[in-house]
Order: sequence, then structure tokens, then C-alpha cells
Amino acid sequence: MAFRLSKHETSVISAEDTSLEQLDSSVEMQSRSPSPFVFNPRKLRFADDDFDKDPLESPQNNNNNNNNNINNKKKPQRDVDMSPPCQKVRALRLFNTPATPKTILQKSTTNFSNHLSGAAAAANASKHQVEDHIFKLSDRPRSLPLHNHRSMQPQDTANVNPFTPDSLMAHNKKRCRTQFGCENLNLSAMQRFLLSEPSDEDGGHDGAGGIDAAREIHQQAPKRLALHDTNISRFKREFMQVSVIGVGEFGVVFQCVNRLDGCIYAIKKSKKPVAGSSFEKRALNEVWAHAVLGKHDNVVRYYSAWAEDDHMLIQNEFCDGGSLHARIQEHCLGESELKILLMHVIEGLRYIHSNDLVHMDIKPENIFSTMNPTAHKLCPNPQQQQPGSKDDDGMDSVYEELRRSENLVTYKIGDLGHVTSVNEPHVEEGDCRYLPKEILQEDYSNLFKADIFSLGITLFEVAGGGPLPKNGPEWHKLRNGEVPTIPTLSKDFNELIAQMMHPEPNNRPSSMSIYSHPILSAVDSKSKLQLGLELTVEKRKNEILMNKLREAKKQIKLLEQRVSVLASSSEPLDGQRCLRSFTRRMRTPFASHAKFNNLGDRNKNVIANF
Ligand SMILES: Nc1ncnc2c1ncn2[C@@H]1O[C@H](COP(=O)(O)OP(=O)(O)OP(=O)(O)O)[C@@H](O)[C@H]1O
Ligand SMILES: [Mg+2]
Repeated sequence: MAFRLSKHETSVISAEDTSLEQLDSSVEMQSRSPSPFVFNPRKLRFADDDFDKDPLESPQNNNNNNNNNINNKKKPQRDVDMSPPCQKVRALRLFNTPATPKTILQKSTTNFSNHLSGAAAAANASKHQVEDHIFKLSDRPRSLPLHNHRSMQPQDTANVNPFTPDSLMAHNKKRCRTQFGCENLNLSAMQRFLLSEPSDEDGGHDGAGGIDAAREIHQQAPKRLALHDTNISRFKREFMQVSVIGVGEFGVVFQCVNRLDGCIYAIKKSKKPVAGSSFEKRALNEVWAHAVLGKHDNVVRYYSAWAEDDHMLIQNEFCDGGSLHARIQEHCLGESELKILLMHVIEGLRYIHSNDLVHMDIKPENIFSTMNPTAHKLCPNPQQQQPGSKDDDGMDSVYEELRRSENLVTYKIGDLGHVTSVNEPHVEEGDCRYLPKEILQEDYSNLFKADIFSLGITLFEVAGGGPLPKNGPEWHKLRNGEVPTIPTLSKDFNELIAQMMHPEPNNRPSSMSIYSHPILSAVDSKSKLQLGLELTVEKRKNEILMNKLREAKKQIKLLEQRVSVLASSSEPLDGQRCLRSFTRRMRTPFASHAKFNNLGDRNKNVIANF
């Protein structure tokens, strides 16, 4: 749950301590680790009965859809205003723009082909080929201008992720209308951007066609693609909902199984319809951040996102260990566990920061964990599994051993809804219990260090320093350098936490320096243990493979014996000849020789048969 402050409240904080007491508090719904469950696996039929019953796909609906389509065809298309920012640019584009004769021709040809008979279309196509040849010599294919949107369909557009390096590069060249810049792009401009090479002569000022195309994409499309335009019903069709695993301020998270691939995922659905609301941008922000950051081991992995009934749905990796918040409900973490937590989260943060992005909502509820290597498997209840059953590859005992090991936990940073770029910060404050003072005072000059503060106070809480105050003198003390010492922690660890929570952002260590801090380099006891476990696993695998190999050798020997018994028994003469020719063939070292010998042997056999 986030406890956010409005600008007004923030200014009051700096003036009066007591004002923070006016903030609302709410009770977090505790997330729970998934309990073991049994699945009845079944083969997926592509024409499943359930789906036939899906109202969206019922014939009635299809008829309706068809009618709608027909009606839509009759209606004039929505004229989206996609004109370039100023008329001068439009004037320049008249001659040296994507709307060269080639694209106009292509466009008209496509249109005509709808009306022409087959023969006329074929004639037109051959004419087109000649013209193509001419244009190949003179000019590269160019895209339709982005501002020509009379013919643009929603399916031809896509959002521009503002967190990708390309978009940041293009964005820095010239600012766009909105905070994130333009947020959608035209398919042809995108294709041109992807196909362009750095040495492209079309490159323009920078001599790089890619940069130019990217800039064009960013400068010309002024509107974000509305969620309505990507509404595709998909959740029920593709996923089987298992349980609700968490509820936050923004979304409800379901544990689901993908019907096709059979893997478990966490699907976060926005609580309210976001399309067209003020939450739309926040929802898209989370998707953009996930798409850019979801490939690190210590950041929750992202698979896909879509809109349904105006809700945003995000399909993420399912973290079977639940949130850190749920974990500390049982007991606080000791120093060795804290070191592992710090090592993992700082790696994730280092990765996020290396992309010039900041998380802005680091807290125990947003740090998840995975517990064992078989988490992704849909294992039936271990008691139900028969030893030596068909699927038992002999590794179950090994995995069971690993499962019991505390050290195999991997912490991952999740909930990327507040991620923003340090170059163009758009700060939506996270939970005020974890935010440093400067953020509430709207000082965004060192956002990296805001994440470091949040991680520092998170460590303080999970080590036993919580529950954290939401306001009042205690809240201020923690931000004024008066961090109480945690008795269960070493002096060094207490000092590191205090340093991470330093009132002056510049005095807090960076994610890089924490990563190489002596406290973490001493965590080799953990990595040795992990290495030891991995070694054990590999050894066991090796043993299993050796057994299989031995078994296979035995079988081969048996077969050989049978063959020789058969050969030595009372076989007819021609049979012996065949066998001899066969063994000779097998012994021939060169393939070419074997070919000729084969012929020879075959001839001999033919003669023998005569
Ligand atoms: N990938 C996941 N694997 C397991 N549990 C998850 C996952 N994602 C979310 N959860 C659970 O759901 C809860 C809510 O998720 P999340 O923090 O993403 O929602 P939110 O609405 O954005 O929260 P906030 O109130 O912080 O804005 C988490 O605290 C966690 O318990
Ligand atoms: Mg959250």
C-alpha cells in the first residue's frame, strides 16, 4: 500500500512536523505464499468446449461483430490529429519527406487493387515491378508521413517506450509535448527506424538514419495510444486463475497458469478501469519500466501486458516466496539473511540505476522472493508421486534438498509503477514511510540516493527496527541521522544502514559502492555454500547419467551376443555371405570406399542368390 502525500501536504511537512499526523493510514492486506495445490493436467484442445461457449466468440457475437464491422466501414474513419508540430516542418516535408512518389504509388496501388479485377490487378502488378526497379535505383522505400493519419488504423500504431535507450536518445534531441514525449508511433516509421543503418545517407544532420527516424517518430506523434485501442479479451482464454496472491493500492495480483505453456505466472490487474483515467499513464509507466528492466535476475521478470475491459493486465514471473513483507511477519531477518537480501536487491538496483532509471518505491511489499529451482514446475503433491514413476528422473531428492536450503532464496525488485527516468523525472511519490525527506520536499536532484535511503530503511525495518512511523517526531528522527542501533546486528552493518539513511543524499553510498562494500564481499560463506550445493547437484546428475550409460552398455553387449549366436548357428550360406559383406562394410574406413564396396557386395549377393 502506498501512503502518498500531495504537494500541499509536503509543503506543510517542511513547516510543521505535526501535519504528517493528518495522513491516512490503511492496513495492508497480507500477501501469502502460495500453498501447494494439485493440478489435474489435461491436454489442451485447440477447439476447447469452454472457449466455444465464450460469449465473445459466440456466433451471435460474431454476427454482431460483423455487423459492427460493416457499420464501421460505413462510418467515416476517425480523423486523428497527427500533424507535425509546426507548419514549417510540414512545408519542408513536401519534397524531401517520407511521402515520396514511391509511397504514394504504393498507397494508390494498394487501394486500386481492391477494385480491380484479377487480370487488371496482375497487369498493375507487373507495371509496379518495373516502377519498383526504377525506384530501387533512385531512392529507398520511405514510409507514409506520420501526420497523414486519415488512413491510419489503430492496429498500425504502437506506443513508444520512454525508458528505452533509443527513445531517450531521440527524446533528448528535442523535447516533445508531454512529459514522456510522444507515446505512440506509426508502423512504417518504426520499420524505417529499425531498418535504417548508421551509415545511411538519409541520415540527415547526424548522419544516422536511425536517429533521424527515431526523432521523427518522437516529434510527430503527439498522442498516446489509448488503451481502448488495444482492448483484447485474453485473461480467461489464456489463463487459469489459481488464487489471489496480493492486493496493493493499484492492483490485484492473481496466481495463474497459462493454459498453453502450463507455467505459473503472476498477473496484476488494475483495480479500476484505467483507460482514459488519470491512472492510465501510471499503468503504462509500469509496463514500460517492466519491458525495459524485466530481464535481470533481481528484478521481477516481465512477460507481457494487455488491456481488457479498460483494465491493464501485466503478466509477470510468479515469485513463489511471496513478498519480503510477508516473510518478516514470521520473524525478523538475521545479519546473514540481511546480507543476502542486500546483495540481491543492490544488484537489482545497480541494474535499474545503470539504465538511468530509479524505482522510487523500494519497500518490503515490493521486494519478492523465489525459493527453489522447481518453482516453475507444476509438481503434484510430493506424497502422491510414486518413487520410480515414469516422470521421476532421479533428481527429485536433489531438488528436495535444494528446496530445504534457506540460501537458495533469490530476492527480486517488483512493482515498477513508480519507476522514472533521472534525466526527466516525473516523480509519483511512493510510500512515505520509506521516502527520504528531500523527495517530500520535491528536491529531485539526486534520485538514485532516494532509492538508497528506501533500501536502508527497509533493511532497518526487516532487521527488527519496525514498524516504521508514518509521521511525527519518530519519522523525522529517522531522517535526521538519529537511526537507532539494532542490537542483533554487527557494528559494521548498523553503520552501513545509518550511512544509507544519511540526511544528506550525497553522503549516502551509491548502489555500486554498496555492491562492492566489504560487508558484502565477506558474504563468500554464502556463495561457497551455494557452490557446494551446485557441485552436489552436478555430482548427482553425473552419477545418474553414469548409471544410465552402464545400463545402455549392458544392453549393447546383450544384443551383440545375440547377433553372434545367430550368426554362428546353422545359417544358410548366402546368409553368412550377407553377414560377412555387412561386417566388411562396417569396417571400411572411408565413406567413398564403402560406397563402391557396397556396390560390389550387392553384386556378389546377387550372384550368390542366382
Ligand atoms: N510477481 C509476483 N509474485 C508473487 N507475488 C506478487 C507478485 N507481484 C505482486 N505480488 C503480491 O501482490 C502484492 C501487490 O502487488 P504490487 O505491489 O505489484 O501491487 P500495487 O497495487 O502496485 O502495490 P502498491 O500499493 O505498492 O502500489 C505484493 O505485495 C505481493 O504480495
Ligand atoms: Mg506494491
